[in-house]
Amino acid sequence: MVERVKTGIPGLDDILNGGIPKRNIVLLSGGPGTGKTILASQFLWNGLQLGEPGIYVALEEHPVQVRINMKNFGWDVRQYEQEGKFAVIDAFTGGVGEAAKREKYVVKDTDSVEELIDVLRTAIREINAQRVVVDSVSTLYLLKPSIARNVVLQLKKVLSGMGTTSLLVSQVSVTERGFGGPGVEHAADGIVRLDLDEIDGELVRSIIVWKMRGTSHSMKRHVMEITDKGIVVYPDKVLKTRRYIAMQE
Ligand SMILES: Nc1ncnc2c1ncn2[C@@H]1O[C@H](COP(=O)(O)OP(=O)(O)OP(=O)(O)O)[C@@H](O)[C@H]1O
Repeated sequence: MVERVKTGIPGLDDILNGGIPKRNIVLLSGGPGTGKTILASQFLWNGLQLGEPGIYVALEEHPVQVRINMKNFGWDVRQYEQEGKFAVIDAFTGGVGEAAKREKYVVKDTDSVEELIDVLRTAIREINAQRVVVDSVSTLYLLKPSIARNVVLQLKKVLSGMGTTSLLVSQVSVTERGFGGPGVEHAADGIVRLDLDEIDGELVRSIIVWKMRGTSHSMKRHVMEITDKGIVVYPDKVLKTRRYIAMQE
């Protein structure tokens, strides 16, 4: 039997036939504003509610802002941080600034994947992390696409090797059909894509599980919403998007 990690996100575990197979490295890809950060944060928060410690690797945003963003959805991680069950790794500030000095886990050279992996390894060990989010993995190779696959494979070795189940946030442009580049897409164990489509003058959110090693899953594009309490996926609502047809016209 496959051991699974429950995302706890309403509807998502249903379309994953029970959850993400343990130790999978999942690419969470999508265009701007599609809900990647919110979904990833919710995954970590729900883990904490199940007693599974988690780590948020902040590459795009100040750690202070990461905590505020989570709190806006009612996910106050402060207590868990004090108890050593949750950590934010600051891979954003380079340790510069007053607030950064208070951070426990800091990557000083934000261009160094080696240092990031070292800090990550220490943090996983110290808090016994079961879930990890890297937001975003694209930041690590934005200027050097040729190293993308290698970066993801290095992360995979550590994350999966140490027993964590992880979401790697991958940024793609609005019109891009892919998920973050061929090297990355094949290296990942799973790909979940979030989309926003304008249909009849309205933006509609959807989610599709493109691949998930170790399990069968829904092959449909499901409607998704963001509410004040986070993301809700509707297993019974399928979006028949015309996006790709429109792109070819
Ligand atoms: N309380 C809320 N209720 C409904 N929708 C919200 C709420 N808060 C944020 N949103 C929506 O979520 C979007 C931001 O989601 P998120 O930050 O997860 O996107 P992202 O995919 O990480 O984007 P980017 O790659 O640009 O950082 C906003 O643009 C807004 O549409």
